Amino acid sequence: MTAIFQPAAATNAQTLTTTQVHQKLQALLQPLGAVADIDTVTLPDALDRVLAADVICPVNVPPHDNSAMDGYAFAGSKLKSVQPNPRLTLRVVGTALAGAPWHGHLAAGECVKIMTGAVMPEGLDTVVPHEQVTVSDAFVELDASNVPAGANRRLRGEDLQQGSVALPAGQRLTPAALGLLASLGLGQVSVRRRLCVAYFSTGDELLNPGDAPREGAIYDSNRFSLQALLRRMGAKVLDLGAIPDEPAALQERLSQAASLADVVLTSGGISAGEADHTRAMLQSMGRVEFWHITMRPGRPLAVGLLAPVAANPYSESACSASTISVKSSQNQSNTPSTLRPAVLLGMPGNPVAAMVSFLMFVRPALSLLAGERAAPVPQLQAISSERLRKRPGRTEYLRGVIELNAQGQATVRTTGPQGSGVLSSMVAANCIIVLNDERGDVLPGESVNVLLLQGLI
Ligand SMILES: Nc1nc2c(c(=O)[nH]1)N[C@H]1C(S)=C(S)[C@@H](COP(=O)(O)OP(=O)(O)OC[C@H]3O[C@@H](n4cnc5c(N)ncnc54)[C@H](O)[C@@H]3O)O[C@H]1N2
Ligand code: MOO
Repeated sequence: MTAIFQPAAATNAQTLTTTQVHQKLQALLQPLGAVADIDTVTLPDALDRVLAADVICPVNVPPHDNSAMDGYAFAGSKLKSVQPNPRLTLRVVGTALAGAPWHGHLAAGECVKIMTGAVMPEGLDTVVPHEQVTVSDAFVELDASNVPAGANRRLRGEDLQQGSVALPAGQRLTPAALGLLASLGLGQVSVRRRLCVAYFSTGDELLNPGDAPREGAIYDSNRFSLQALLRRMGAKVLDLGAIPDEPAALQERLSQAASLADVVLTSGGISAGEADHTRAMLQSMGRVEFWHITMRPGRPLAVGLLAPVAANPYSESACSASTISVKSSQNQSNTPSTLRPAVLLGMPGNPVAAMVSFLMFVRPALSLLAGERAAPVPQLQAISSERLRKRPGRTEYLRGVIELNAQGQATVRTTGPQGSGVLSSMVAANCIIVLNDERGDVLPGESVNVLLLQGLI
């Protein structure tokens, strides 16, 4: 296609390493700060949202010392000191159930039958599971040497202590985090509003699902893979379809996108070309840079800030409603929301290149703008089970499958053809093999870095 996005000849693009790209993105986005509007949502609606403020524990979890096993509760610490014989016989004088505590008093040599989760009766600190006792009438016999004092007791506040920070601002709310909030008795939570991302594909050759095939045309896959990646990140996605390779169409769609969203994500049209008029047009809309990155796939990337459009509402409604309303914001970010430019991230058209660019650069960028405190995706090491050809001087990302061999070592193999348009080998992958700039060929048995894709794609 004609590279409608490209400002001028390819030589105008800066060549950057992946590290430089991360630094430049950070420098560009940090001053914008995260989206500031705050929503209060119920827990079911809070999945994948980003906490707006620290959550302080209103109660202890668990709220009381309780049993971790079904069995018999006794005063293990006291009994041990008076009972040198490890064989103990205890009289059962009551039953404590989860939700129905036992409130009696015990004499020496007595115990209480107790169920998992039941409050530990006063003065008792140890539980012997019922599998470890012999029951006869109202007595149980056990070997106390198998049951250290304090065994099978869960302490009040051992998970969460009243007054402490349960979850910090910036935490992305995962299913486990939602469970933790629920364990504190919280029914709703303050989260930052979702990042609103407008997406469109570019290319004369693109067909929509259901369109009749025609010569030279292909179905637009990026629109679906990239939008799904955006949704995986908890973003509100505004689908602006696909545009043909015409600067006027690009200008019109970019303006529309910038007036609706925090971020404009595009695919295609950024590799090479000589369209100076496009450069002038883009410069009039804001500041856009074109980068050649020493990586494969994902070499070209366009990044910029599109001048703020007065009508930009930066609101949830922009991404969901058919009518767009301007929402006033409690602005806490570095830049007033009405003046915030929209961030433009132009992905390469090749489907795997677009996904890899997304994972490496768009993901952390969106994370920052969403106000998330996110650790970088960790890289593990695995033994390559095959020879990998690698040209020093660029970072290569290969689609791989990591698995454990018979010796329990992590090994990795590629998933097949690695062309940047081959989506089937992306689907088959459970990891990305990362071969850094300086690395040359990899021999079988050598260690390589891998990045697990679980939960990312
Ligand atoms: N002379 C040069 N040619 C190319 C260069 C270069 O530096 N010099 N870079 C190559 C690399 S690397 C990539 S990646 C691509 C990126 O090019 P563009 O971002 O301009 O993308 P297009 O040319 O529009 O498309 C590339 C390829 O991907 C297909 N495509 C585009 N959009 C979609 C979509 N939404 N769904 C599915 N497939 C899509 C398109 O048909 C092309 O086959 O440029 C190389 N060329
Ligand atoms: O680097 Mo392009 O990004 O593969 O095909």
